[in-house]
Amino acid sequence: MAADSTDRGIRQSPALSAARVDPRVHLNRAHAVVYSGAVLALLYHRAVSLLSSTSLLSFFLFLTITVAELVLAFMWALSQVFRWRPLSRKEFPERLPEVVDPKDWPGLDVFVCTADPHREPPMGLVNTVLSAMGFDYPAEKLSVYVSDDGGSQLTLLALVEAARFARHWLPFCRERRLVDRSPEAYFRNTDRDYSDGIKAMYERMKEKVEGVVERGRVIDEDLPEADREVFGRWTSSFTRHDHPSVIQVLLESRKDLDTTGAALPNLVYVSREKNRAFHHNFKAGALNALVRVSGIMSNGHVVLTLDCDMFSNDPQTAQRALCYLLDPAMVTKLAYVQFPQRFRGIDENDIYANEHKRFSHIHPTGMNGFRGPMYLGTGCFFSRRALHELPSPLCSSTDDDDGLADGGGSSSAFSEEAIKMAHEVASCRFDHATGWGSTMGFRYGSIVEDFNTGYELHCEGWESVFCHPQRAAFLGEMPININNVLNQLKRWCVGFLEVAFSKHSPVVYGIRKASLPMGMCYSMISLWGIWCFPIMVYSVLPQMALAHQIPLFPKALDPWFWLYAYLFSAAYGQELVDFLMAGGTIRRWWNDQRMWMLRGATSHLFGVIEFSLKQIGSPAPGFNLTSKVVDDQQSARYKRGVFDFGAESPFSVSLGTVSMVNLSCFVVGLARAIGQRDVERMTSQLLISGFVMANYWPVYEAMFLRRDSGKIPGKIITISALLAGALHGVGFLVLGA
Ligand SMILES: O=c1ccn([C@@H]2O[C@H](COP(=O)(O)OP(=O)(O)O[C@H]3O[C@H](CO)[C@@H](O)[C@H](O)[C@H]3O)[C@@H](O)[C@H]2O)c(=O)[nH]1
Ligand SMILES: [Mn+2]
Repeated sequence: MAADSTDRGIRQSPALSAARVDPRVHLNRAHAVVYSGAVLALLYHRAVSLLSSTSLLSFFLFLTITVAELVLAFMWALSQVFRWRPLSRKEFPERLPEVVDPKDWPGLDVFVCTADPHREPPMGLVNTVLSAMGFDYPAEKLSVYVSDDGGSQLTLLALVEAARFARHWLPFCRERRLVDRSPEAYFRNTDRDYSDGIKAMYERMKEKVEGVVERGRVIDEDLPEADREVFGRWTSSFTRHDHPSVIQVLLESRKDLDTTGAALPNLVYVSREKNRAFHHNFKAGALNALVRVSGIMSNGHVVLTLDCDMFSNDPQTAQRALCYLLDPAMVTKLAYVQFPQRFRGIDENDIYANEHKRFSHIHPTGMNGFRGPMYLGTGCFFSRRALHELPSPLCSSTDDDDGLADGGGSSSAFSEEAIKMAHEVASCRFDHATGWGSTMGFRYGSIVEDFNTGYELHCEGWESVFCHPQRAAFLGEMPININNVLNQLKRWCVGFLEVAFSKHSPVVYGIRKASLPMGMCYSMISLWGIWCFPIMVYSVLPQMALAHQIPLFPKALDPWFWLYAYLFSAAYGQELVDFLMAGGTIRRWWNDQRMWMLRGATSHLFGVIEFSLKQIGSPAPGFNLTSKVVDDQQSARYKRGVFDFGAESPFSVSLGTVSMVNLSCFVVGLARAIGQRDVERMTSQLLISGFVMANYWPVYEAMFLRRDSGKIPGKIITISALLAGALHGVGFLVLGA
């Protein structure tokens, strides 16, 4: 393969990307300075009140609220990193073929993870796989590997069908130059009538796969003779937690041709070995098995990770990523190019803040081309090198292992020996007690393997780029009922805290190893859970004090009152500007703020509790899969912008309790203040309580005004009322005196 190595690699021609400084940078910095001054003034004011407090009770009340404000100030300071040096880049994928000959492009191995055919419908996986096979990329350099952590023959059957359909689908896309290469998306978006041809073929496949999934097992009649053998490996002792590795090559580029005689990409099914004696490390374990298996087979120098529901929405995406991965100025240190997680069918108001919660992890405005984004678990192109070694200058392009250009798949790639070896490296023993998960591959030790892996790579000196094109590169499914949304967030909170309190804590190790700004970003996210403290304090304490007419804030129109007013409105205002600049709407911004407050009382609070319990040895749920099954009633509600509480969940109890405390305190507090003819003294707390209630409006609606099945169940309302009553009892004992 070393043959023509002299003319491979990069010619010094047009730049593949260009940098740009955000014109708002000076404004941001000026704002940060003024705001810091205000924060310091606030802390001074709090310190004075603390020192001059007249009773133990008021001392403790002021102390609690001051600590809450310290946490807010700390998180605010960390978040300034993003705004201090807002550099962005733009890439030019159209120039790529001019700069690097497509025959010199690196091999691209796409990893698609799935784990349960009942929570992750196989047809979703099929669409993701077909969309990735449909990349505008030389077929012999493209391989798709599916990791099936559910070890399910239903998933394999779906892929057997997908492989057959791909022979028709890929030429169909190519000839018509389609942009939608997920068949589901294409047929949804087109008005053309293909009812007798390709569409009928797709519908037949879909019907068959869904039928088999419903039946729950594969029978011989489902399969042509040639495909039956591999299904024989599902013996009676085969369970999802205990089974040997199963690897099946479904398409091999060198042999399999589409209906027009052109080569197809490789398609490989992998279900790594499972054995109860070994921890399988969830998705990180699955990805590492794929790194090893693909390393033996096609060994593409670029690896794309995808979740089963994240289909490609633009066939040019790989080229876009190559604009960075092949840039001579970046290549030595660039570990990955991350695309944002965007969602199919997201409502324009995004009531659950599904989209923004991911953006804000990486950048408030989701700026294109900014350096140093976190790894988000999906839609991310890695340089394979980063998964094996430390960053180092590459040898010159005369070296065949230069990490850039690779044919992807030599003639022995799919030989019998190779496949035998692949089975071995997919075993638990191969993974156990080795460098995998600690110095190599995707990192173990946290259920947010993505965050943890990106972080460790950054600590090793690797860099990353965020790529956020106008047209979404990938689209996925998102949870559309509040319980699933909050469960997912809770999992993240727990995982982040696992990193925060690991021996590589960002607060110490990260700031030392990566850079100060990078360490600050990772600290902020890893401590995400502690938001629950200030949010809970602000959602309950001023209100309880209000009911008993104890002022905790300066009275209305006092000069200090204006300081609070400024801090509050500037914080919300800056978020609003970020939203509008990123193309959002006021409505979306409000929904995002609202979710932030609701999360404080739910996912963050429960995440912190769960993490703490785990520290003292109580069993924790681990990686709870987010369901991708679409419920029609739920999506109808979602489209109308109505919250779906439905399930009897502890999250709703928490929300119910806080909402009742606010309502009752507001009513009692207002009545008393009017009675005492001194509303001014309590104005701040009335405003806070009113603001919290405005945020909780969907909760009140779901408790008292709705009749549909998405309302909060009566049982939850009763429990909440009892808890709110108990809180008032405590409040009466402590504050009533
Ligand atoms: O033991 C497991 C558990 C999960 N998965 C796969 O991991 C992916 C993500 O799972 P999902 O339930 O969809 O999680 P989300 O909450 O949507 O995931 C976000 O957060 C995760 C970390 O918590 C990241 O891994 C994901 O990429 C990111 O989209 C799916 O493809 C699963 O099939 C496995 O392969 N093995
Ligand atoms: Mn997901």
